[in-house]
Amino acid sequence: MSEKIAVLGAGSWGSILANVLDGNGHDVRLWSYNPKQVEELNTQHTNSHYIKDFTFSPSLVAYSDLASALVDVDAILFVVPTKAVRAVAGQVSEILQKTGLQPQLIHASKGIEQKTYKRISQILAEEIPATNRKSVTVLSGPSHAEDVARKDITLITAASESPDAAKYTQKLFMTSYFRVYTNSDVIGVEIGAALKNIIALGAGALHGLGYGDNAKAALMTRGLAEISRLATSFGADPMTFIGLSGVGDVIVTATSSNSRNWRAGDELGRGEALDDVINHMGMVIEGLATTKAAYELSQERGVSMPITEAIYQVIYKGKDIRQAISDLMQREGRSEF
Ligand SMILES: NC(=O)C1=CN([C@@H]2O[C@H](COP(=O)(O)OP(=O)(O)OC[C@H]3O[C@@H](n4cnc5c(N)ncnc54)[C@H](O)[C@@H]3O)[C@@H](O)[C@H]2O)C=CC1
Ligand SMILES: O=C(CO)COP(=O)(O)O
Repeated sequence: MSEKIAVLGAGSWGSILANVLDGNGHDVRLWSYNPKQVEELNTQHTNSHYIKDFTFSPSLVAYSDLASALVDVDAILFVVPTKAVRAVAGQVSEILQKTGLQPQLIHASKGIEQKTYKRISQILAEEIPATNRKSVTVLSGPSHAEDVARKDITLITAASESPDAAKYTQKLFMTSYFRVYTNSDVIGVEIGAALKNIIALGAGALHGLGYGDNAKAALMTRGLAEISRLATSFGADPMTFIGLSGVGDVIVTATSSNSRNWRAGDELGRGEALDDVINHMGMVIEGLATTKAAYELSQERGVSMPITEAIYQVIYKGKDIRQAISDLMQREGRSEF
């Protein structure tokens, strides 16, 4: 199987997923809105700001013109930050309406839209009419770009309401070091993917403050419990949270210094100012915006999410982190389940 695939977003994840697809023999067009990055990718075959010490195959071609990247595509993979998904999908939609193409849509972004609280697959389905696409599939799981770049073993899930679309995505990506499962719980997979970044921020903060393993295990476990509570209120399958996009992604992001969310939390825990943390990261820290969306959503739906609320208070209301932890610990005793 050799497909024509446009990968939109050439950050660390988009460029490394494009590299997996290129290695599998597909015709891959990597689009970036940054012409300097496109030039670097096409002349030096590197993407130095996002992936250090990595050289791409010359067969991977980068584009700054979106319409050229979409010529005759069979599939489009969206990997831009959440805040850019709607605008990029709108541009894609205009081009697809002119060309009459009907590609499969896949995304690998992890977040929830501000104010609308929409999941990424909902945004894509809203912006791109059903006549200009096939199904929408989400690719998600514990997968740092840095590990995939060095072909470390990675397991991930492809979730779609269409079993055929999930299988199609599985086939596109499967290779010796990158194993893809299929899944039908789009809601659970997307909410798990987005909200684990809040827990990663918290775990980094605990580390920065000097807390130990018990505290981190507690945060991950109770964090997953509240993610599951919110997601099941939308109809997600509780089993999803013992899967790759649940506990799997919580483990990888809440324990690894590869995670930008973990690193941001660690720096906040060490007392750095939020603006400084954002400025020197130079890459997307999805958990910051997701904390706000998830907190507001939990209030709107009456779902108890005390950890998310505590992190929201720290990030958006300037609450002292130690005070937030102390308040969490002093909540009234209750039953675990
Ligand atoms: N880095 C990783 O290991 C993983 C990242 N993800 C998710 O993938 C998504 C993208 O993350 P990364 O590649 O890591 O981000 P990044 O910060 O490394 O790169 C973001 C890319 O998006 C582009 N971009 C930013 N604003 C844009 C806009 N308005 N229009 C078009 N392009 C724009 C940037 O130029 C850059 O190329 C996020 O939702 C993230 O949570 C998911 C799994 C793993
Ligand atoms: O989602 C990820 C790994 O599964 C990447 O997490 P960060 O965005 O925190 O780096």
